[in-house]
Amino acid sequence: MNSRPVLTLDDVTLTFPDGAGEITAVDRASLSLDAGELIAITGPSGSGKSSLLAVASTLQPPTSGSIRLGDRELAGLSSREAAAVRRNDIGIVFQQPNLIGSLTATEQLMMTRHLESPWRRRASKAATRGRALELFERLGLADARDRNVGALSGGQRQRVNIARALMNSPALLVVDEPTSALDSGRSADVMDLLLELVTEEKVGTLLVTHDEEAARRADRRCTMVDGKLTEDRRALVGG
Ligand SMILES: Nc1ncnc2c1ncn2[C@@H]1O[C@H](COP(=O)(O)OP(=O)(O)OP(=O)(O)O)[C@@H](O)[C@H]1O
Repeated sequence: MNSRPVLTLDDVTLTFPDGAGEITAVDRASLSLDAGELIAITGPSGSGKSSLLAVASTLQPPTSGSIRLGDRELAGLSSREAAAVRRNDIGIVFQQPNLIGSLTATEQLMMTRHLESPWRRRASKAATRGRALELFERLGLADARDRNVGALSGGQRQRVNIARALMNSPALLVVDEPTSALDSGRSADVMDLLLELVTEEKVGTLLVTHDEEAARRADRRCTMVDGKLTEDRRALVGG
């Protein structure tokens, strides 16, 4: 049975001005990500991986090409519309958790609800709290949930960040080098939890990583070089 793609990139290009010329950060990339599928993207520094995630998650409009989330075209959205899509349907995890240190971990997650306009709120306060507790439990953060985020370790903060990205049960999760700021032991723990959780939650995930072990565990692997995205042949043959 074929599942419908959650994300489809068609011939996506992103250029940045560079002096008199321009830099092509993403060069005609195409990709189809199924619901619940995990695609790992590797490639050298400066090859365009973060730019690809920025475009796929509506943070950066593409210069040309099409990006569909389910059936919805994202390429021409206004910044306000794009922000609404991110709030409702896309989870984002970057290398450095961008959390508010003076909030407790629970308050940080409850904020995902306050960011919604009152008439758009889909979940009750109790349901939001229940979802936060469920994710904390799953991520081994139950004891940390009432502590201020600023007092947590780097690994705990990144787990809060992952929980926040999953709060709204997004269709798409984009994850950029989630463990590169952590030491190797913590890094392996956080990556394990992330991979288990995205499988359980059946969220389509694009994961940029240098972690070979994590990339091996993905359903499919792609490589980016000079802005060009290619799928790993072994994955195609084995698939
Ligand atoms: N906002 C920007 N303005 C101008 N150039 C940019 C911008 N963002 C990225 N670039 C350029 O686009 C190219 C791709 O960068 P990008 O950060 O996407 O690569 P990357 O593969 O994620 O690198 P790394 O692994 O080091 O994070 C680089 O040449 C970079 O300098």
